[in-house]
Amino acid sequence: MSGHLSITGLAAGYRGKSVVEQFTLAPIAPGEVVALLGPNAAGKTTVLRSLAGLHKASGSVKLGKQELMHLPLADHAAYVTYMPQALPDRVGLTVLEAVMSALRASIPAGMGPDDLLVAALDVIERVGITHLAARELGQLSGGQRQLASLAQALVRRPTVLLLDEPISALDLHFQLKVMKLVREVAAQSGMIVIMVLHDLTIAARWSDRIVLLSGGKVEVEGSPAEALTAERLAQVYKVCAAVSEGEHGLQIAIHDVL
Ligand SMILES: Nc1ncnc2c1ncn2[C@@H]1O[C@H](COP(=O)(O)OP(=O)(O)OP(=O)(O)O)[C@@H](O)[C@H]1O
Repeated sequence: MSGHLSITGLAAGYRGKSVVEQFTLAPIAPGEVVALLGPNAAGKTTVLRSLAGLHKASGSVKLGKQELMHLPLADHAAYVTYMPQALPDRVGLTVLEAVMSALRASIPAGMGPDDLLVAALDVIERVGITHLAARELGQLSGGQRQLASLAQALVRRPTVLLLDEPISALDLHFQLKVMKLVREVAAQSGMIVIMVLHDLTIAARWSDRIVLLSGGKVEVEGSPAEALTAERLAQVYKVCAAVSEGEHGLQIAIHDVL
């Protein structure tokens, strides 16, 4: 299935307490990369989990003409993959086994056992962890496990990929490598990506659209230059920042807290 992702009036909370209200975005086109930003506790993870069908929410989430809300979880998971903030459990599976088991959960039609192995090895290579394929997840560092987790998400080739802080444990090299890879996969396959990030400069450089969430509500959505102004950063993050256009996108320097 393809088509735009349309999110309208999404609302969610915990034990009757509202956390996310009236979350509505302009339709997201195939291949578009959206960064969801905002302070701690703004509701970013709640939005992603709601979009993934893992948290009870109201509103409408349509992929093309297909309404995803209230689909049985298995059907929902055929379209949407969620990579959680928490790293994969320290289980005894090797990286290759973990990636293959993620793929087995949603085997595309016509794929045989050899194809599964080729697809898993291909993603592992693209993520840059071929040297870790035979290592057990439990023996990996935090950053290595985060890369394995990303490979598990990418191998499923979802229509919509939701990434919750996918680079939080990575060094500078892998932060950029992952952002480039995600953009490349989105452009090549038409996959829609929504990812929660905290690094504003990386978000500005590698996403098409910024959505800034504050107190559970969309403060602004737009291009990085439209959304990330010094005034808005002061208002939402309570920081004093200087924002300028640079050769590689927006340059954002945080000078102080307010
Ligand atoms: N399981 C839960 N039970 C009750 N309240 C919760 C639960 N999970 C999150 N919350 C509350 O919902 C609000 C939003 O949390 P959420 O995790 O969505 O924020 P976030 O923007 O992803 O934050 P962060 O950047 O710190 O990860 C917070 O006030 C949090 O305390």
